[in-house]
Amino acid sequence: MMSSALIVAAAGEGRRMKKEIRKQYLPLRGKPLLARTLSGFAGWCDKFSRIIVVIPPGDEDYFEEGIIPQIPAGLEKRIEMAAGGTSRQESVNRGLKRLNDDIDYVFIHDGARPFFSEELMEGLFEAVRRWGAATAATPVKDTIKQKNNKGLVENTLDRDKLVAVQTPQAFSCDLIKTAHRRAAGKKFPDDASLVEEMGREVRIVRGNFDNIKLTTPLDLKLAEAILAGRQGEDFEWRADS
Ligand SMILES: Nc1ccn([C@@H]2O[C@H](COP(=O)(O)OP(=O)(O)OP(=O)(O)O)[C@@H](O)[C@H]2O)c(=O)n1
Ligand SMILES: C[C@](O)(CO)[C@H](O)COP(=O)(O)O
Repeated sequence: MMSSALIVAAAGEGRRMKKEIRKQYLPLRGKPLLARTLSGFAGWCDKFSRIIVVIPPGDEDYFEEGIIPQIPAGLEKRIEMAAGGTSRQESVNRGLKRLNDDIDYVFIHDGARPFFSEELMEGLFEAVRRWGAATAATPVKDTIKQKNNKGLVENTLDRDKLVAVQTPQAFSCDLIKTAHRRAAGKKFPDDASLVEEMGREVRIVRGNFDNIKLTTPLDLKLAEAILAGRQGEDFEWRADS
């Protein structure tokens, strides 16, 4: 029987959101963003033997009082907190350090991405078992150009060869731990790039377009619209269910 762990990186400052409180705690239709993201895993908690949420050091009481009561019973009891670092990479690594050798696969997800789909999770489980490393990603809809430091276009990239990367990303535990160890001192934007740096293949699993990361104030409006579109679906989990 394979054993998997989930790490949710939620220790950022949310500077680009430009709000008084950290973006992972902002209310989205009455429920904090991070509670919404975690609630999305309610149907998957049997698949994970460990669930680690990495939060800013010092936010432990807030997490216990403001987030935990907002997520489904059952899932809530399984959550372990870890203190994050000064970069996403460091926060994830701190989560990984909590895992022992009994874990086969690790799923890593942004706390600021509440709308991942069930199909995406199914696809990632399948892909990580077969390939050992997998990332959610969508086709790119815009034309992407490279620029130089004079603000001039250098060239236009072939869109058929591009994808926009999301989380969750899933890895065999040994591989991602080694990748993080080797990456010490270097900066990478996501966990898959650390594995790519080792020359290892990462399988792409089709993500859902509305699996957005809430990064700027506009994303809050988009998130409201996505939630409005999902009303009536099982998505609106109630605190008493
Ligand atoms: N030191 C950090 C930085 C980021 N993250 C998490 O990584 C995810 C993706 O990062 P991003 O959207 O860049 O979040 P922030 O770093 O909080 O945003 P900003 O760069 O605007 O400050 C978020 O869920 C964030 O909480 C983390 O766990 N630890
Ligand atoms: C991990 C990620 O969400 C994949 O798209 C992204 O790379 C995080 O980047 P950010 O610089 O923290 O916004």
